[in-house]
Amino acid sequence: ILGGYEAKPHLRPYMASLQLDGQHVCGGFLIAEQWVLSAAHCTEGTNGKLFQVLLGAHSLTEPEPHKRLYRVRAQIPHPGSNIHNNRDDLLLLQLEEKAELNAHVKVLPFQREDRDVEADTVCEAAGWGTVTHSGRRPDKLQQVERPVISRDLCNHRTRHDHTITEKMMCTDSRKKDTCKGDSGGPLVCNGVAEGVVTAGSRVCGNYKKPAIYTRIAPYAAWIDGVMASAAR
Ligand SMILES: NCc1cccc(Nc2n[nH]c3ncnc(Nc4cccc(O)c4)c23)c1
Repeated sequence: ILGGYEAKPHLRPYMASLQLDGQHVCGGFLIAEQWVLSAAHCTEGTNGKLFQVLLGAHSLTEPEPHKRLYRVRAQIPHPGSNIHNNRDDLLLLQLEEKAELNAHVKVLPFQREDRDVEADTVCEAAGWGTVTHSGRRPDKLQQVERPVISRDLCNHRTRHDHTITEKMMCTDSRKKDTCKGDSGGPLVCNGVAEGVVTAGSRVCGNYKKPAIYTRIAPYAAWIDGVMASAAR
């Protein structure tokens, strides 16, 4: 997160850190007791290794009472996701067991009504992604408020030039923005997850390249289907 600030500890008890060998790779969030939603692009370069999912954390390194690392039983990328574009950039992770829910570990509801969030709505992004252009990584969860911008503005020739589909949304990226390692985290508007951070052009903090999110509502049926079919 560029231009943001340290989140109040455990006020975002749905936040997940997707880790490999103890290293934060991507964000994610708890959508059900045994399920985390993230971004398919997060699996790039992991050559098939499964993530571990850290829940209940504020600091990535310090011991905290409700912090717990969960093993993953299955990682299910959206069938339409691919490395060449940002379309369908969603990843479902089934935890080895149900997460122990408490004040620090909670499910975040996601938007099921497929309607665009109005432009200028101020939403929040949070994550343990880089906090400087030089790539400094924070130990504690960061957050930033960002206004939604219209798809027409985001699709302008000088911005993302007509690559933003109706299954994506954008926020202004002037100075304050999501960045490397924030992918997979939720865009929360009025307490509901409306989008999932996708890297897009990977540019951070440049108003010419607004932040892009995969809208969740269009994928509600896919998400429900995967969770139902894996339930046992
Ligand atoms: N703001 C959109 C957004 C959301 C999520 C991730 C991203 N960026 C990135 N995702 N993956 C990346 N691998 C390498 N570099 C990256 N961006 C980067 C790194 C240092 C300085 C800088 O200005 C930009 C990214 C960008």
